[in-house]
Amino acid sequence: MPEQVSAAGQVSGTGRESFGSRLGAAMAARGPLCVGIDPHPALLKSWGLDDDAAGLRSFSLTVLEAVASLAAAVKPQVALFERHGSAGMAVLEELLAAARDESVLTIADAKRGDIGSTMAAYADAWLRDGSPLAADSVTLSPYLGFESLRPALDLAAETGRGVFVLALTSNPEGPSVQHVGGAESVARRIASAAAAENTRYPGALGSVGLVVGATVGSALADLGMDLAAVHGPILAPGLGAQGATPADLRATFGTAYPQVLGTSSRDILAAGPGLGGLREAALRTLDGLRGE
Ligand SMILES: O=c1ccn([C@@H]2O[C@H](COP(=O)(O)O)[C@@H](O)[C@H]2O)c(=O)[nH]1
Repeated sequence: MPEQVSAAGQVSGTGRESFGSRLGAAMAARGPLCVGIDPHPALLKSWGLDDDAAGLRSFSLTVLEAVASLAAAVKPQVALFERHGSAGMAVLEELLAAARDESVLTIADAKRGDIGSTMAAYADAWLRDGSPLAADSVTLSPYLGFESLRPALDLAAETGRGVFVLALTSNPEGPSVQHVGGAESVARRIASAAAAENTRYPGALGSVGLVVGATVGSALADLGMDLAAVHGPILAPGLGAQGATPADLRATFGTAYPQVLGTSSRDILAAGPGLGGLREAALRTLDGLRGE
């Protein structure tokens, strides 16, 4: 492990603050909400926009404008930009740059994962300084083996960025893979590997997070998983459109709840295109996550 991070969250020798430290500060200041930017064709239509790059741009920049001051992070869903080809990816680049200007953290939901040599290229794309697609963090899929993610884990540490590794996903098909293995389930092994990785971040929150769905119910208890011990942020999708509530999140995560960043997309986005409606919907979710 080349890079070390001080207890104050500074990456050694770079003067940079680690992603975990930056996210922890944003969650403390704004609350534990991430707003997903998922420009589904049906949403573009309901906003009166065309399903093309111009519609995508208007949608994405409007969501950012509405929530930049109240969300700890925004999470563009990369697939919904990719489906517009190079013009869509150019909009994603513009959105990531605009979020940087607005000082809101970004999670590129790209779910990348490949053999190590190719993984280095994905790491370069999402986590390297100066890359047109550089985000503050990226979601990763560990199903080629956690260690195959090494290039991204190391580059994130070096550049003060972060990763969220899929552990227990919010979809009903997830358990058929993630619960396999009994007491040593796949999900539990991923969580243990993330915990080991976070020992290089001795501060409160490491930069290696997990994705654990708000919908997983009793799975954490059933699989004997202690997420508080991971010392990293937990990105929890599944609020709203997939049926989970902030109360479910609190019950599901228990003592790990302070690490949880709830993320909601369609439920909030359906309140657009007006800035007021989007803000109200985001604030309603945020109030629920804060227990207000
Ligand atoms: O386990 C997972 C991992 C990622 N996602 C992503 O989060 C959003 C959820 O959108 P909603 O509209 O709030 O349902 C979407 O981009 C998914 O790809 C997830 O849902 N579950």
